[in-house]
Amino acid sequence: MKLLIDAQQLSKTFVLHQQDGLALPVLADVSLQVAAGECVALTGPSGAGKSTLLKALYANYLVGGGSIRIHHQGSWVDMTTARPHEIASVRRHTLGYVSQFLRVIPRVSALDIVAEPLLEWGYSMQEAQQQAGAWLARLNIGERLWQLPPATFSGGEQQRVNIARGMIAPRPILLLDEPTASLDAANRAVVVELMREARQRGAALVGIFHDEDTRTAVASRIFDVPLAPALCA
Ligand SMILES: Nc1ncnc2c1ncn2[C@@H]1O[C@H](COP(=O)(O)OP(=O)(O)OP(=O)(O)O)[C@@H](O)[C@H]1O
Repeated sequence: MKLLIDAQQLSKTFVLHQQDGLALPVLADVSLQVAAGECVALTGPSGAGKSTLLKALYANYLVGGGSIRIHHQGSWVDMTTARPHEIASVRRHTLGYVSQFLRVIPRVSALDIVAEPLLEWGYSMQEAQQQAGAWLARLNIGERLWQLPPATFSGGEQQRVNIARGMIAPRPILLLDEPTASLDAANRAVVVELMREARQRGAALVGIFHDEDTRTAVASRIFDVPLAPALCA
């Protein structure tokens, strides 16, 4: 199987400056490899560091030690040492991130928010909007909402717009932080199907799925995030 993520010996300690510099070790010596077509579900008790690991893989958090190699356009990029423009390129073309919450941009319509990643890939406006419409329709966002900015959408509607935006460009790797958290059963089923389709096209998925049915339906492997030693009772 073709390896797409190779993270080795990651460590991350938060330093709480407002608490006299208290050090909170969260990740200690965590290694994770993920191949094309896999879906790895991160598990572990609340506070174990699942979101922290996901954000570290996306280079949103700096790590204290270790390496995060991402297979990007035929070579490996270490996200822990990559320059900002390399990180931006990896994110645009290779590494997608579906967060729990949509970052709403004032006055930008749902259709344009979803179409944007395809415009960045060089698609024409017409093609990008056509595909964006298809994604919104698949995720049961009624056409009457497409031209509206999602600021006033319900939590579940915003999450579905976010999923469409995060998945519309078929990037080789997808990181998903509770993508089905605010969804009803019917929409959860659609998102499970979309994640399965991503695996079938050879994408590597890493996600946090608190809902056990979703995890069972989509994950090919469980990765239990180990508690950092200082947090062990
Ligand atoms: N930005 C931050 N600054 C300081 N501490 C943080 C920060 N982010 C996370 N932490 C701490 O790191 C630990 C791990 O948090 P994280 O959100 O990764 O856990 P989790 O396993 O995803 O938990 P949950 O299942 O409850 O979402 C927690 O103790 C949290 O308080």
